[in-house]
Amino acid sequence: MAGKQVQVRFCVPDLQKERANCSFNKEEITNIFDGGEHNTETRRKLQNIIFSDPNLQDPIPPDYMSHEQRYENELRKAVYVMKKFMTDPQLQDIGGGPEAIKWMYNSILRHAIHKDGNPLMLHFGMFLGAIMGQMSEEQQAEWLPKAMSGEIIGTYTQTELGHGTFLRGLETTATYDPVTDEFIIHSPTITATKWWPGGLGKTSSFAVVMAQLHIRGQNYGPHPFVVQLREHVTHASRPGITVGEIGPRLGLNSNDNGFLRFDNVRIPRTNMVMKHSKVLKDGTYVKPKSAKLSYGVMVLTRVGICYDVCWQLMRATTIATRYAAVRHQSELEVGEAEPQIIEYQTQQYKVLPMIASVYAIWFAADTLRHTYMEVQKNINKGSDLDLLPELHASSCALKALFSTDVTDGISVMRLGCGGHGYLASSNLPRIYTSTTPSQTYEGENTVLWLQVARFLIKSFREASKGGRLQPSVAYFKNHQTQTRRITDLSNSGLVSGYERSVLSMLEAVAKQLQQYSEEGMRYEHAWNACSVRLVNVAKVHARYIVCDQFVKALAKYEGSSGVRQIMDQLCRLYMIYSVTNDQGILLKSGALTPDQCNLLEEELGELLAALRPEAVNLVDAFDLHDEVLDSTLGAWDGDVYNRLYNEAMKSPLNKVDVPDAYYKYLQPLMKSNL
Ligand SMILES: CCCCCCCCCCCCCCCCCCCCCC(=O)SCCNC(=O)CCNC(=O)[C@H](O)C(C)(C)COP(=O)(O)OP(=O)(O)OC[C@H]1O[C@@H](n2cnc3c(N)ncnc32)[C@H](O)[C@@H]1OP(=O)(O)O
Ligand SMILES: Cc1cc2nc3c(=O)[nH]c(=O)nc-3n(C[C@H](O)[C@H](O)[C@H](O)COP(=O)(O)OP(=O)(O)OC[C@H]3O[C@@H](n4cnc5c(N)ncnc54)[C@H](O)[C@@H]3O)c2cc1C
Repeated sequence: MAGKQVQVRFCVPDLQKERANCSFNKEEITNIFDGGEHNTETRRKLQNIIFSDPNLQDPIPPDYMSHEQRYENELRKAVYVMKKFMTDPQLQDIGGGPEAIKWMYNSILRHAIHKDGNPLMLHFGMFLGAIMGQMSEEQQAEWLPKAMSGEIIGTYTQTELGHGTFLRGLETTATYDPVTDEFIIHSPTITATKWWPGGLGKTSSFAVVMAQLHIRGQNYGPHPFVVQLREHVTHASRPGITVGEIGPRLGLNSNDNGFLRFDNVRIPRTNMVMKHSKVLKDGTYVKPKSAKLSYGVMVLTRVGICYDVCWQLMRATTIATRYAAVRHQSELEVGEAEPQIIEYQTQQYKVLPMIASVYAIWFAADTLRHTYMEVQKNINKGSDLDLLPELHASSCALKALFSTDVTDGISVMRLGCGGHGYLASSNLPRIYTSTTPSQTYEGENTVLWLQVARFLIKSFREASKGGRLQPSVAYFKNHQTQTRRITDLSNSGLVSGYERSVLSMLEAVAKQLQQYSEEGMRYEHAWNACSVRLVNVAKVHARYIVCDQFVKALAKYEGSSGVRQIMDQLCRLYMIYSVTNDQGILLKSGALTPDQCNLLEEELGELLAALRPEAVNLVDAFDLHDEVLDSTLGAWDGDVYNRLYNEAMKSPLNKVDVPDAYYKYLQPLMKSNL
C-alpha cells in the first residue's frame, strides 16, 4: 500500500473496545497539555532519543538496589543526560545543550528518567532559579555558564535543623568584614545546621545559602549568598565546611538531601546574590524595592510544583483508568459475566473526577504562570510591584491546594487498583511517595494557607472601605449588598456560590477576630485562636479560584467542537464534584439549599455515566509513554497479568528455589520440631 504507514499496536480486547469509538480528537488534547503542537513534537522527539538509549535504562529495578546504588544509578543517568544533550546533533534544533536539558527537566519526562529523585534536581531547579532570578547581570555572566555546563553543581540551602517555616528565625550568619571585603559565613549553634537541601549531601560543589546579613552589629535579615562547599576536581569538602547526607526518607531517596555546617568560612563580598539588595565595599546596605524579593526562588518553585503535581496526577489516573477497563471483578447481575470494574459507579467516581482535576489544575497553573511572568517583567523593568501580593497569595493557595488534592488523588487511584496497586511494579507507591513531600517542601501547607488567609482578611477590610482589590479577590467588591442564596446551578452560578461562601466565612471570622481584640486579646493571639477557621476559608477561596479559572479557560477555548464538548462535561464534573464535597460549607453559608444539593448529586451520577465510555480515551489523550508510566497496570497494551507475573520473576528472592536464610533460620526450627 502506498502512502503513510500506519503502525498497528497490540492491545488487549478490552482496551481495543474502549478505543474503538472516540468522540474527540485526542491529539488536540495532547497539544493542550504540551502547550502547543510544536511542543508535542519536541517532547516526542526527546522521548524517542532518551527511551531508545540503553545507557538510560536501570540495570535492575531500583527497588532492589541499596541506598548507595540508587544514588549512584540516578547520578550516572543525570550526568549522562547532561553530556549527551550537550553534544547530540539531533538536539540542536531545540536550542541544543543547556536549553534542551532545561526543556526536558521542565517537562513530564523528568519523571521517566529518574525513578526516585534526581541528585541534580535542585541544581536545575532552585540553584539555576536563584542565579537567573536573584543575581545581577554581572553575576549572571559569571555564574550561569559554569552552572549550565556542569563545571559547578549547586543547590539551595535555606532550611535548618531548628527552622524551616520561620525564615526570620534562621541562625546561619553572614557577617561583613570591610577590612578584607568578605563575608564570614558561620553556623553558631547545632540548630543552625542546614538540613534537607536536595543534592547537598554528596553532589553539590556550591550552594546558595540563606543567612542573616550582619553589618557593623546590625542584622538586616535573611539574604542569599553563594558559597563554595567542595574543591574543584577532588570534590573534597573545603576547610570550615562540614557536609553530608541525612539518611533514608519516605520518598525521593536518590536526592542525597544533606546537612551543612560552616565554621567561619570567608567568601568574597561579591558572592552575595545582589539583584535586589546589595552591600557596598564600605559596608553600606542598599535596600531592595521589597524585602520579600529575596523569597523569589520559592515563589518560582511553588509555581513549578503546580505543574509537577499535575504530571503526577496524569500518571496515576492513566494507570488506574486503564486498569479499571481491563480488570473484571464480581457481578452486576447474578449469573452474568464479570464486568470491567469501571462499570461500577463507585469506580467511575474514583477516576473520572481525578481526570477532570488534571484539566482544572492545568488551567489554573497556566494563569498563575502568566501572573509570575508579568511580575517578573515588572521587576526587570524596575516598575511597580503592585501584583506581588496577588502572586504570593495565589502561588501559596494553588501550591497548597494542588499538592493536597493530588496526593489524596494518587491514594484514591492506588485504592482503585485493589491489591495490585500496592505493588511497587504498579508504580503507584512511588508516584505517591514522590508527591506527598510537596505538601511540606517549599512551604508547609498549613503555613501557606495562613499566608492566604492574611491576604484575604486584609483584602476584606480593604473592600469594606471601598479600597483597591487585587484580581483574585475582585469579587469582594459589593459584597455587602449581595444576597447569599444562588438561584441558578449553572457553572457560573456555582462559582458565585463559592464566592458567597468565602465572604460569609470571612465575615464570621473577621467578627470573631474583632471580638477577641475588643476583649483585650492581642491581635497575634486572636489570630491564632481563629486559625482553624482562617485555614478553612483560605481553602474555599483556593477552590473558588480553580473553578473560576476552569470556566474562564473554556469560555476562551477555540478548538474543535468534539474537544469542546468533552471539556465542558469535565468542567461540569469538576464543579459538581467540588461543590458536593463542600456542600456542608455551601449549605451553612446559605448559598445552596438541600434541594439544590440533591439536584447536583443526581446530575453527578448522570455525568459519570456520560463520561464513562470516554474514560480510556481521555487518559490516552495525555499521551504518556509507557516509560513515563513505568507501570505493570498502566501500560498502553493493558497486558496486566503477564506484566505482573514477569515483574515478580525479577525479585532477587526468586533467583534460587531455597534461599540461604532458610538453611540459617527456618530449617533448624522446623527440624527441631519434626
Ligand atoms: C514561569 C515559571 C514556571 C515554570 C513552569 C514549567 C514547569 C516547571 C516544572 C519543573 C518542576 C518543578 C519543581 C518541582 C520540584 C521541587 C523541588 C523542591 C525542593 C524543596 C525545596 C525547599 O523546600 S526550599 C525551602 C522552602 N522553604 C519555605 O518555603 C519556607 C516557608 N516560609 C516562608 O516562605 C516565610 O517564612 C513565610 C511563611 C512566607 C513568612 O515570611 P515572613 O515571616 O518573612 O513574612 P510575614 O508572614 O511576616 O509576612 C510579611 C508580609 O510579607 C508578605 N510575603 C511573605 N512572603 C512573601 C513572598 N514570597 N512574596 C511576596 N510577599 C510575601 C506577606 O504576605 C506579608 O504581607 P503583608 O504585610 O502585606 O500582609
Ligand atoms: C523532601 C524534602 C525536600 C526538601 N528540600 C529542601 C531544599 O532543597 N532546600 C531547603 O532549604 N529545604 C528543603 N526542605 C525543607 C522544607 O522546605 C521544610 O521542611 C518546610 O519548609 C517545612 O519546615 P519545617 O520542616 O521547619 O516544619 P515546621 O515549620 O517545624 O512544621 C511543623 C508543624 O508546625 C506547624 N507550624 C509551623 N509554623 C506554624 C505557624 N506559623 N502557624 C501554624 N502552624 C505552624 C506546621 O503547620 C507543621 O504542622 C525539604 C523538605 C523535604 C521534606
